[in-house]
Amino acid sequence: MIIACLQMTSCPDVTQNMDELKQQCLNLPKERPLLLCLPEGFACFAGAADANLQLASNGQAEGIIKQISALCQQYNIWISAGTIPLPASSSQHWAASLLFNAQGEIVGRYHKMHLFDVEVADGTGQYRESRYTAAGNKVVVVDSPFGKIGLSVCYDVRFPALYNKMRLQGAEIVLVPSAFTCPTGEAHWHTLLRARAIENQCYVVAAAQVGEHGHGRHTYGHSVIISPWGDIMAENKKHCGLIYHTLDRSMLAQIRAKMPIISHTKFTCELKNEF
Ligand SMILES: O=C(O)CNC(=O)[C@H](CS)NC(=O)CCC(=O)C(=O)O
Repeated sequence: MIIACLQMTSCPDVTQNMDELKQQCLNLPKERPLLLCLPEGFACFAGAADANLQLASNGQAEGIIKQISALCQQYNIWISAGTIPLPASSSQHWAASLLFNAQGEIVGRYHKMHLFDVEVADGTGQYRESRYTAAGNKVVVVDSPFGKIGLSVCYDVRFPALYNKMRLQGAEIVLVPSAFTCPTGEAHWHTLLRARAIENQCYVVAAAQVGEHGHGRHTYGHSVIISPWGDIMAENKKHCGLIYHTLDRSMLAQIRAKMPIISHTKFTCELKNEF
């Protein structure tokens, strides 16, 4: 069982990004089952403020889904499709993270819960993700040949209760497709991801955007695959392209058996009422 992460410098042009993805699929290793993880905004990034809303409402998102589904069948792989904007209302979209099986069927759908309304000293200044994005309200854990997979996106990684909840729902692998800013990435990226892996005894797989995307948008990169012990098993610091790791499920089982934190914890976590 092998997990691959594709690091990308996506631009606003969907065709160009999808061509890059198809090109990279030619480099995949031969082992199966294989899960390919794509970053947040892989199909369209750094466009106009409402570019994702347009994608969601003009039918282009369906075209992206069809192409991902075809790649799954062509290569006999599972794909975690970072985020694709899907319609929530006429004025907002979900940042939807879809999981496809090797038959190209959608077997998991998660909507990013925590939206990045944050001031960052990176030249962009203010991020207001909630302007066009609706916040999800459902924790999603999906069964797969790789183990139980919990879905999350980028800024979610700062909210440990979500991951505790996933663990309680059986998660063994947690996906965090991302497009971190450079200053917050330098300060927090590895620490946040390693903490989620250690405290939940899960693999953490974070496919990221990297570099300069145009329109003043820069991202931190550093896609990582982290073991349930918190070790970084594979990392792609600054380049576009693939990293891999072969899952060791017996190691995961041993860590959980030797340090049974789920039976030791005094806490359960609940969603806020208004959700
Ligand atoms: O807008 C898009 O097209 C794709 N989405 C993003 O880039 C999102 C929302 S602006 N970025 C983050 O969540 C960064 C989080 C972050 O950097 C942190 O938590 O420090």
